[in-house]
Amino acid sequence: MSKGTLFDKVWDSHTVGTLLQGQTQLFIGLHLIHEVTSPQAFAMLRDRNLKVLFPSRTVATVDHIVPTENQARPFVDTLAEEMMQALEQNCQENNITFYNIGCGNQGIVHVIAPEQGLTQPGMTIACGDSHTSTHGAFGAIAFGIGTSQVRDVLASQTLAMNKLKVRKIEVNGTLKPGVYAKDVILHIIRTLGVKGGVGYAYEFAGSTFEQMNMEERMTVCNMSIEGGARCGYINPDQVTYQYLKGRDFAPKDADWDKAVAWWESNRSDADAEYDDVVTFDAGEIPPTVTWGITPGQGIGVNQAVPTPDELPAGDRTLAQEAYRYMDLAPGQPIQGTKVDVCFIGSCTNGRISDLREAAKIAQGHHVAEGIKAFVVPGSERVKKQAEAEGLDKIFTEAGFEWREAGCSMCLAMNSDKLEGRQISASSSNRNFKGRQGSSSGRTLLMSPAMVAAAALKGEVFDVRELL
Ligand SMILES: CC(C)[C@H](C(=O)O)[C@@H](O)C(=O)O
Ligand code: SF4
Repeated sequence: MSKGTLFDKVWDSHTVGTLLQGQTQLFIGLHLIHEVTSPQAFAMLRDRNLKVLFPSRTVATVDHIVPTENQARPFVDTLAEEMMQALEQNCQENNITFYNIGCGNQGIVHVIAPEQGLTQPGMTIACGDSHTSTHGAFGAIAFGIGTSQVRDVLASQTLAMNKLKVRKIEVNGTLKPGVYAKDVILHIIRTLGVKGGVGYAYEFAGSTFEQMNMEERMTVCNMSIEGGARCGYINPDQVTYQYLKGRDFAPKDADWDKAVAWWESNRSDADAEYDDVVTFDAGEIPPTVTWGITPGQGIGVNQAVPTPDELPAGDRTLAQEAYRYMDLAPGQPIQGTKVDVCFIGSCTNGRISDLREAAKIAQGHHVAEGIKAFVVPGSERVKKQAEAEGLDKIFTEAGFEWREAGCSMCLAMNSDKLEGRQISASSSNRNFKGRQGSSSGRTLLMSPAMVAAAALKGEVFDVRELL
């Protein structure tokens, strides 16, 4: 086997040809769609009288617009109802599997595909959604694409793409108690910047990722895009195979051994060459919280909002904008910042292990007075599993609301929204201005355990003191 990275190998094995302008025509093994970015793509196909080429390679779910409380149809929100109907119709007309609300498998697209075993090592995966990078946790090359590319994949099962460089991000060692996968990726982005990964695929390597379970790996890969990388991945290993074994779409019987052998062959070789290598020490990563308006504006929970002179010159203008928007002063400790809303969920941290970690913190305590705290499972399966474990009871007894699966307040394309200047402690991935549904609302990103701690205390609080 030639020396190469997983990225190179998967890219090469999916290359169909080279297009006139030098781009690669890349075969896409699995195409995931949701209600927001697919309707126009189907419309473009209809306009050109084109058919979906391989309907069995596209799988649909509904996540962004679903109400997490009253899911009765028609939805109260007429726009949401229209999007829902468009997806239902497009899937029906084109013979595409659709995991609709109530089927048991609906949920956030980046949660449901892995849990059904659709996401597998060595694959190319595309979805009209930036956090498609999540699927890289399995050793797949997974890209977020725009609506016109969704059209391209529907019509041709291929994409025109320029090859990326590969940066190896090596993290070694054991995370300290109270430090989670979310802190690792927030720390990486804080260090390399939100544009640091532009033009790159991120390969996450080292003993820290090897020790992580698949859900933690998904949390890391999920936010590759927030670091500017188009995709992120972790080489598949026994942890990956154990996770996949027995899942609905995982290979069975004799096919299983063949698949594992092929997955193994896709791993980056020990002597693979990288365009860049960066290393971190896991023991130095603190529970991390964002204080600003990009996921890169993060600090340790015991640190203070940086002053302009502590920042590289190029970051100061954005910092000024962030101080004003967030109403946080440079030099102010982040711990103790009052919050109004605490949201546990999203494709970053809405999986069962996330809910378990948050429930450990919440158990036997109560949400602080005046705080709205709610938990939104990433999928119907996550919800069912959590209920089987009694996590819903732990949360509701502690004063959290327990909701139906969806994107919820990560993006607030549904009725879960911040109001006015409210500040949220959120386990999601973006803290952009207005992200959570109020044009002046503010978001502090952190791990689910830290969100639970913030809910109990009514302010940003170091979860390590509650362990
Ligand atoms: C709606 C969708 C296009 C968008 C994305 O691509 O990321 C959303 O999922 C988000 O998280 O902002
Ligand atoms: S949970 Fe948030 S980041 Fe993930 S797909 Fe939904 S809106 Fe996008």
